[in-house]
Amino acid sequence: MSASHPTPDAADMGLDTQHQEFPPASAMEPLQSPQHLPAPPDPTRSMRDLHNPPQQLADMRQRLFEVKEKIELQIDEFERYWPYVDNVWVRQHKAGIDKTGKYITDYYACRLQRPTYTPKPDTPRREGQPTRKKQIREGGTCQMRLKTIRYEGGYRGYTVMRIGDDAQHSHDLDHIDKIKRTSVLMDIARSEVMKGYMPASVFTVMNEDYDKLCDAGGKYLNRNDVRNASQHWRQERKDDLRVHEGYKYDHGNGIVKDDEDASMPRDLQQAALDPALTNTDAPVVAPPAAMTVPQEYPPDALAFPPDLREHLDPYLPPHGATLSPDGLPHVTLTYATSLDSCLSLAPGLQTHLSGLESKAMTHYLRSKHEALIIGVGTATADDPALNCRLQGVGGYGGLGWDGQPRPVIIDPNARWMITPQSKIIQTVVKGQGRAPWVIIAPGFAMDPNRLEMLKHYGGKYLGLTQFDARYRLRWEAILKALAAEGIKSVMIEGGAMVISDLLQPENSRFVNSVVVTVAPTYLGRGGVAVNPVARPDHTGRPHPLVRFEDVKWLPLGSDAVMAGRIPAPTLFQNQMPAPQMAQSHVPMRHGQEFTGVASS
Ligand SMILES: NC(=O)C1=CN([C@@H]2O[C@H](COP(=O)(O)OP(=O)(O)OC[C@H]3O[C@@H](n4cnc5c(N)ncnc54)[C@H](O)[C@@H]3O)[C@@H](O)[C@H]2O)C=CC1
Ligand SMILES: Nc1nc(O)c(N)c(N[C@@H]2O[C@H](COP(=O)(O)O)[C@@H](O)[C@H]2O)n1
Repeated sequence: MSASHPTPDAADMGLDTQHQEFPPASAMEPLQSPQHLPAPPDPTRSMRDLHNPPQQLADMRQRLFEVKEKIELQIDEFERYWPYVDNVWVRQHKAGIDKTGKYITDYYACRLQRPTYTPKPDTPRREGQPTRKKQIREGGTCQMRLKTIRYEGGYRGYTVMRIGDDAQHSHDLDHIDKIKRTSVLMDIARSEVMKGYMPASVFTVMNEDYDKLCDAGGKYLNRNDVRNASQHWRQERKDDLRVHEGYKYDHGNGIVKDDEDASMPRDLQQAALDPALTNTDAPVVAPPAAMTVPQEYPPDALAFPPDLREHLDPYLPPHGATLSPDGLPHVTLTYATSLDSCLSLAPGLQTHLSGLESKAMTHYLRSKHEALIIGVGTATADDPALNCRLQGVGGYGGLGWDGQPRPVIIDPNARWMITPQSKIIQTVVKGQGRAPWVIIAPGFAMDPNRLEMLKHYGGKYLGLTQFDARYRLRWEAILKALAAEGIKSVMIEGGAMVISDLLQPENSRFVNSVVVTVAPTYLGRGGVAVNPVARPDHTGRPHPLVRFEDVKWLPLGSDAVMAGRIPAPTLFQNQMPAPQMAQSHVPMRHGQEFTGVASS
């Protein structure tokens, strides 16, 4: 914090009590740029889009249909999946770009929101001409709407969210698949016919792997769809169309696989093996399973085997965790320690204690929590990335930011000198982690440039004004502030002051479980130690501060990992006076009233 900057209060800093992650629709300028008009047919589509579909296609279609929760995707991921659900969603006229030019919002409604289409009485037909079979299109039955927000700032991404907390479709996805085909399917059909194949042959090859066709929304695809997709092109071309290689016309059965010519043509084998040839115009049938390319991960990705996960899962927040009845998130306290209870060799010095196996375990834990808390001492000493590097999470083989926790730094005086070069920001830029939230105590001078910089990368400051008797921010207030931001599970990693504070009886009730990695090393005196203040029992005799229960030990490489829970405080522990500690170095106003959380 530069002393030359004035000390703005929450309002000056643009902090508001009701945090808004995106600009409201009213702050948006209407936008009708070419990229917001309906996408033209894509001639690059081919059978490959069916046979080598985007990962977890069926799941993603369902997620983008229901939009139960906010979905965050990288821009290329959004553009890859959206054409597989554009049979559901119809773009509305409203689209907007905010004043910063970084947020572009589009609104969509379910196809069945449009009013029912009633055909006009048929125009008179010539004699002998068959009557046209116009269908009544059902409509006006579903009120489901969503918006997509494209962010082009310090990172690039899409957020898809439904409009209305409880909104849901009045029908299922299958119903829409029955009445409307996706643009991907129509584009594949069209471009295959344009390569000179008969619509019937295209239909047969598209049905070759029916499960994949269904995953892509093509359960109800029929020959007429293929004809309709290519009708315009066929009207202008009178060339003879042919069947696909390896297929033949079988009288009475249409186009069928030619068993005598069942082997895959050599050019196709080559194309299937060579990823560089993906999306060439070569006609392609499904590659044999053995040819599928194994999933690639970034070089720093970590693997943690399923049989080891099982031992830890009982201590971790369940999938879809909810807040406790007191409105608190699940809290897991976790750190790596030496045998003499040290987290690092000296203040301000990062020390690698965990071996590769227990490091992978820590990243598994990170993947299971929505937020990851550290104190500013750790942020300053370590310049950490604070992302999850487990194979399969977003940025590491998975989609969007799935499994990436939100880093949260407790920094009451706003002294963390975060810059665009900080590892945490570099990670955000690479799409491999989320931008940090920094918890501060309003009243401290805030560098407006740092505030703007953090916002640009998708982070923010949260202002808290609830202190304990030692002028520290109250853990209950910190956790409730995060809960108010939608966080339901929190992993607390350190450093020593934070861990020691949470092991004190007045705070340990907020901790649901503890996972400690013990490394086979002594760091010696001078190390930064976890050493919560001991409390005598009610008779004044020394007493262990905490003994974990429901304990499990897991050897991992040369480390041992202990998982356990903190027992509920006993009656006498509740009565024990909190130790009189030296006043915090933070000159905060004592007894300040809680005014809630402010964020920017
Ligand atoms: N081995 C491991 O697993 C880990 C090791 N570390 C190491 O720990 C060391 C840092 O530990 P410490 O110096 O103890 O720093 P710390 O990371 O615990 O941060 C302490 C600071 O955070 C702020 N803070 C935390 N809780 C607060 C509250 N409730 N209210 C107000 N302010 C609060 C205060 O400014 C305080 O001075 C580093 O060397 C780091 O490498 C850190 C995390 C894990
Ligand atoms: N589990 C564990 N083992 C160690 O040996 C450690 N030093 C730490 N430190 C924590 O991990 C953070 C670094 O995270 P990135 O690897 O940069 O993502 C560090 O800040 C501590 O919180 N943890």
